[in-house]
Amino acid sequence: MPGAVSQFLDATETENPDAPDPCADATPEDTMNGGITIDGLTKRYGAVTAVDRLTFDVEPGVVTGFLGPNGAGKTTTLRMLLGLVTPTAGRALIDGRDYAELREPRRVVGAVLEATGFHPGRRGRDHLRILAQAGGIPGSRVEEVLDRVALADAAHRRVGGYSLGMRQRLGLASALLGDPKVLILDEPANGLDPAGMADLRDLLRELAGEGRTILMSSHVLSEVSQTVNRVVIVAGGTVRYAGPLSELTAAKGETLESAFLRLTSSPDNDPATGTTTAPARS
Ligand SMILES: Nc1ncnc2c1ncn2[C@@H]1O[C@H](COP(=O)(O)OP(=O)(O)OP(=O)(O)O)[C@@H](O)[C@H]1O
Repeated sequence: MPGAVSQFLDATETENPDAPDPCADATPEDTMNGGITIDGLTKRYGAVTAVDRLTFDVEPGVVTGFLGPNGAGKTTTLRMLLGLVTPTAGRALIDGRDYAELREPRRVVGAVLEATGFHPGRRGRDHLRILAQAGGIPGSRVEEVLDRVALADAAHRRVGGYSLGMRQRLGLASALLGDPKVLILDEPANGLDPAGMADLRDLLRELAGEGRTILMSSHVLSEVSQTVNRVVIVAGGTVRYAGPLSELTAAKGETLESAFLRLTSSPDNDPATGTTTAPARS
């Protein structure tokens, strides 16, 4: 699913009535490590099990790709991590806490989930200014993040006239406003042209190099293989592989794409059959 901002969540998107007050005063979380822990995470919608006992960790300082076929449960997992969907069972923790327990969520987590959250008549810069103001973030951050995502030249234009790639950049800029330790990105490469992909790759590596935790879902495997250090592959709501990309591809001398197809389509690797060899926790 392509993305915009969830760091500044629209209350209508959440099914969790206990989501934190985004305007609440908070204490800086200087000591946080920013790792993500997914532990036995399960979500059922009636007869549909969207996410089935997922368990994996995401480390700070590297870019982790979150991969899976359509309907694999990626978005549902990311939404549970962000407190937008309540798990049926298990936990999705950021720095050891539920999202709702984070004292300063906007400065801890930046996220890009959906491409529909922008007011089309609003200029890109104004969109960021409003978010910064609502979040108690200094206005000077607006120009910093515009520069960082290479959107400064288009910041005076109305968002309704933006291309998908430009909206992706604006979503990323919005997520970066609070200078968060953790970035959760749903399909950030969707709609980007080759230059945009290269920019995104450089930016994500740079952000990871600053010690941030980056979890990004993507269907663009060629791009993922050039960007991420680790991968978590899910299918049918279960983890098929979680670990370093290099180990996945080296094991059988295959590309990420062929490993992905093998892990997500072969019944021999279906955890439901009990024959998976993939480590559940990275
Ligand atoms: N609100 C909901 N109500 C019922 N079923 C849902 C709901 N949200 C997700 N699902 C189902 O859960 C499963 C996982 O969906 P999810 O959107 O998490 O997958 P995904 O991996 O993000 O897929 P895609 O790559 O297509 O975006 C799908 O079968 C989907 O239909």
